Amino acid sequence: MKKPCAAFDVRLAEMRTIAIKTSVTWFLWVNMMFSSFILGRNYFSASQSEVLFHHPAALLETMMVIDLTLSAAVLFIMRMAPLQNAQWLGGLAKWTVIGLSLCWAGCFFVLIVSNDVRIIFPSAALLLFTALISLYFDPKVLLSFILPIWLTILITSLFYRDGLTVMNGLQWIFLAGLIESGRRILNRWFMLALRREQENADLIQQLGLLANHDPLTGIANRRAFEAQMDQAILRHQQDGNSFGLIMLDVDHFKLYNDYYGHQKGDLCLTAIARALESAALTSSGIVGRFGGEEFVVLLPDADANALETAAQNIAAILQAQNIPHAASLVSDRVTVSQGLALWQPGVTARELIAGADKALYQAKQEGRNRYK
Ligand SMILES: Nc1nc2c(ncn2[C@@H]2O[C@H](COP(=O)(O)OP(=O)(O)OP(=O)(O)O)[C@@H](O)[C@H]2O)c(=O)[nH]1
Repeated sequence: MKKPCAAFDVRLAEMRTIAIKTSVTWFLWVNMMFSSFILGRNYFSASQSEVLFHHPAALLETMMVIDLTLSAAVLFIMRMAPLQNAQWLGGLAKWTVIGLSLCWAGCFFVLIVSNDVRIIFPSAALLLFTALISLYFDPKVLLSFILPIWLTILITSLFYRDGLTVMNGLQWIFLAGLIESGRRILNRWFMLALRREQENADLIQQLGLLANHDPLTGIANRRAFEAQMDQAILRHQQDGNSFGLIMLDVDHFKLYNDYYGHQKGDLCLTAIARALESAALTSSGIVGRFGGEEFVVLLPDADANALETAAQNIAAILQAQNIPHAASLVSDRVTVSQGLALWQPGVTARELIAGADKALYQAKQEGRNRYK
């Protein structure tokens, strides 16, 4: 299946870690129940001597006690961990699965060499299916649990009993096939859910870009710029610093469009946006398109001097860009008129914009290609 984007692999690894931390809790409880059952069966068996030889019995009990203790200890650690989303918890869960698998492999080894074979298939099958339910989303971890048990049972049966019968062999191959086909089906649903989640996240990101950016120039649109300005006001109200706003209008842009065509007009607006971005860069300014051929620049922590310097900088960068404007009435190059306004505590966003707009109008009235 095709993956939607490169970030998908990162998300997949993340989700597997989250999933293993969640489902391993149930798996540990199941392990505790199973090992208690085997331990209990070993103790209370009516005819122990028939069932188990002495040494293997001790080995079996040791394995089950380790299984029980490990499960309980990891459950406790996972419950008590201060950061439930810590990366090491995922690692702990994976290593615990391997540890439990080795305990169970040891347990089945003992049961086979003791010739206590009746419970092997039902208990192993149940155990492997509980592993499938808990770990289907991570093939490596699932395999690290299944493989040691499955191989131990097969190989030990081959050497310690009368040999593996064809029926036994088929039984174990059938079980492996069932688990693998089940894993594939469950994993398909897991991947599908993850893909849908990734697509939704991409869609939300795209919507965010569309909602906040001007599609022509890529800079903030009016909505996003106003939101940034509100945030700047809140921030500066706390620190008491002033900040600046520059409102710019391209001089005789209608004539530019008429002379060069609308497409060239679009390129010109994009070039102006780039010029404003590079001018704002030094002062961590925010650039936005306010409408048509009107732009705005917000300069955090700027005083009157910094504001004037920024306006001069913008004019200088535009001059260096040297975009011809043969139809302009003020220059043979593209120029802008700029209105400057300084925010001080108590000034609202509306008042600040009105101030910059008024100054821009004045700059135009006085002949354009200047700042006021
Ligand atoms: N190419 C292009 N033109 C645009 C876009 N948005 C607005 N315009 C044009 O910008 C022009 C603005 O014209 P006016 O408001 O008369 O302003 P002006 O010609 O620059 O005159 P002054 O501002 O007084 O110097 C109009 O011709 C609009 O069509 C755009 O996205 N692309």
